Amino acid sequence: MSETSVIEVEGLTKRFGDTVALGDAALRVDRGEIVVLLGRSGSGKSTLLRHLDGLETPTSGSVRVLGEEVPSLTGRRLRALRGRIGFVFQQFELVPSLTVLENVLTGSLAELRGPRLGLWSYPKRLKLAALGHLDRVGLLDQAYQRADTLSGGQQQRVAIARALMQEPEILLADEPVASLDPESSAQVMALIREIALDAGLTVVCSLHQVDLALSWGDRIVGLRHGAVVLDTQASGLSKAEVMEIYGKVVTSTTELSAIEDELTDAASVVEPVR
Ligand SMILES: Nc1ncnc2c1ncn2[C@@H]1O[C@H](COP(=O)(O)OP(=O)(O)OP(=O)(O)O)[C@@H](O)[C@H]1O
Repeated sequence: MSETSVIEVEGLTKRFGDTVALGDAALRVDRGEIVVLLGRSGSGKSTLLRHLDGLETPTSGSVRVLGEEVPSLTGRRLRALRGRIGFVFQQFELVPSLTVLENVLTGSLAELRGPRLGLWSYPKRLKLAALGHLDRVGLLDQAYQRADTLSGGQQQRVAIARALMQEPEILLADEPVASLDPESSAQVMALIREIALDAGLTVVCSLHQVDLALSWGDRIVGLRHGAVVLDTQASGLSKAEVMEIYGKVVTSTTELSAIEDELTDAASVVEPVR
């Protein structure tokens, strides 16, 4: 592993039965980079992200993260690596009946022993850290509300605060705004970028929205049928060039709009929430 890279994926193939989710995929990410994975539904984005956190085992190939060969890790060593990687999901994955603060505190469970029942069972140091992260994501006033009373955008910000409890070096985000309306999406993405830049976090984030990807990411990695078909800096990249990821050569603006509508429809598996 080179001195600057924190993620090195080489020749990664993953088959689920007859389905080739990833075929000889490669990715190298340097510390502090903000990378977007783009690609049609089923192109392998989630599968690639899940390999980085040891949630999938490769059929073949190498996955090195923070100097560790991920597929070879088990037990304590895998948990230790996961403690250095935050993961944010499309559906937030909060416990709806717990308060916002308790949800954030669950991000620290890796460093505590045994189950936790109620706020009193967490050390004061962690409660203060959790309140600090809630302040960072603009939700300090909601700390003692039940998580399910918040809007979708607020719930995703709670999930970000929960990930920050680990003080991660890498943040993985799997379509973090796919369930949100455009305004909340923009706010959540801006927040992730701000936090990443402040903390020097490395971010790998899958997205469906091409415009958002181009304005938000430093680098765009395009996947098609499980292979990396584009890997370039976002600045200067045109939307039409990005559309080639989707197997579309765009010759007019009208055609571009039609393709985008098709992709948005395909991506909207879940109804947007506020
Ligand atoms: N656990 C699994 N079992 C069987 N097939 C799977 C599994 N996980 C993923 N796949 C298949 O692997 C391929 C890649 O899926 P993946 O979820 O990585 O794509 P994606 O680009 O993240 O899609 P989306 O944008 O819809 O989330 C798809 O054909 C999918 O059906």
